[in-house]
Parts: sequence; structure tokens; C-alpha cells
Amino acid sequence: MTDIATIMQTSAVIPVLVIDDAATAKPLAEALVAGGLRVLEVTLRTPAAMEAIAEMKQVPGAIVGAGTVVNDAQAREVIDAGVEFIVSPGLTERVARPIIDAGVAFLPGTATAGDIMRGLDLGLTHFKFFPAETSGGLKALKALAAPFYQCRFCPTGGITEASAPDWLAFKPVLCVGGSWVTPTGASMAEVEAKARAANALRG
Ligand SMILES: O=C(O)C(=O)C[C@H](O)[C@H](O)COP(=O)(O)O
Repeated sequence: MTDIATIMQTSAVIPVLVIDDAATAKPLAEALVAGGLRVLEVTLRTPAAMEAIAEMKQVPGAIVGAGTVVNDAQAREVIDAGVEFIVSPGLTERVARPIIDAGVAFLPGTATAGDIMRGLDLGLTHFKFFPAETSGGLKALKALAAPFYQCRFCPTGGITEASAPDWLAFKPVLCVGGSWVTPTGASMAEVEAKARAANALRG
């Protein structure tokens, strides 16, 4: 199993995907991978999510994870489905425990020093910073990352193609998450082009 640090360093941007129709999942994953974004976060926000995960796992090169995992039952369900990583908007011991015990890469959301300390207590050092822009933006993350010098982050929430380079230039930021790569109604050619541009953002 791949560890979370390796997954975070695979590409500069983790596309956060909300999939309404599982039939669109495979072409979408193919377009993203063709554009160089291999790490794909499928959020459990739609009934199609689990089927979409299964479809995307068939795409060569795709590293498929589940996002918006908010409880232990969801964590177990996506572990059983064979996801390679799990993202949650926040961090509770209850959601973290089955993921850590299964040895699956975990990227829990943090926004405060207390959140990060709860993660350190659980042996975690790699976190999502969420919601990044409204939690104080890069300035807030810089302040938080100073005492937690051993931690690495994936800021997500409100990040755009224009703002991503500033985040990525901060050393503790290994990648950023965002939905801008897959705008509603975009063609697969447009998604591939946006993925290629996103992949090139890390200088
Ligand atoms: O539900 C989760 O677990 C999430 O990951 C939330 C997402 O990170 C944001 O919804 C993406 O933020 P935008 O790029 O601003 O659209």
C-alpha cells in the first residue's frame, strides 16, 4: 500500500470529484490521468460515488481515493472497496481508527492547532488544511506550520488555478486539492487540458 506522503507528492493537484453519474467516471479518470493528474478523490456526496470508485480503479495509472468520509461506517465501506487513500473534511478518532488500523493512507482535514495535535496523538503527520481560504488562507497555514514543523499539508477549499502556485511554493505544502479541474459541463478534452495545466503548477 502506498503511504500518504508518496501519494501527496505524486501530482501537484488532487482533483476533488463529485460524480452524479457513474457512467461518466471512467472517461473522466482517463482524461485526468492523460493530463498527468493520477491521484483522484471521489467524494461520497452522491449515490453514484461507490460505483464511480469501482469504475475509476479500472483506469491504468489512476490512484483512486474516497473523500468526504465522515464516519467509521463509510471508512470501512471504502476500505472494503479497495481505495488507495481516504480524505475526510475533519478529524475524529472514530473515523481515523479503522483507517489507521487497516494501514490505508489517510488525509484528514485540520484547521486549528488542536486538530493537528489530535492527529499527532494518532501518529499522523500529513493533513488536509480545510477549508483553506476561509480558515485564513496561506497566512494561517504559515502560522500553524511553524510549531508543527514536522507536518505536511494539502490545502483544499477555495483554491484556484490562479492561487495554487502561491500555496505550492510553501515547503510544507506537498499538493493542493480542488474542484476547478473538472468544471460542470466541461468536455473531456477540456478536463484533460485543465489537468495538464494543474500538473504543471508545481514549479
Ligand atoms: O468534502 C470533502 O471532503 C472535501 O474535500 C471538500 C472539498 O475539499 C471542497 O469542496 C473542494 O473545494 P473547492 O475546490 O473550493 O470546490
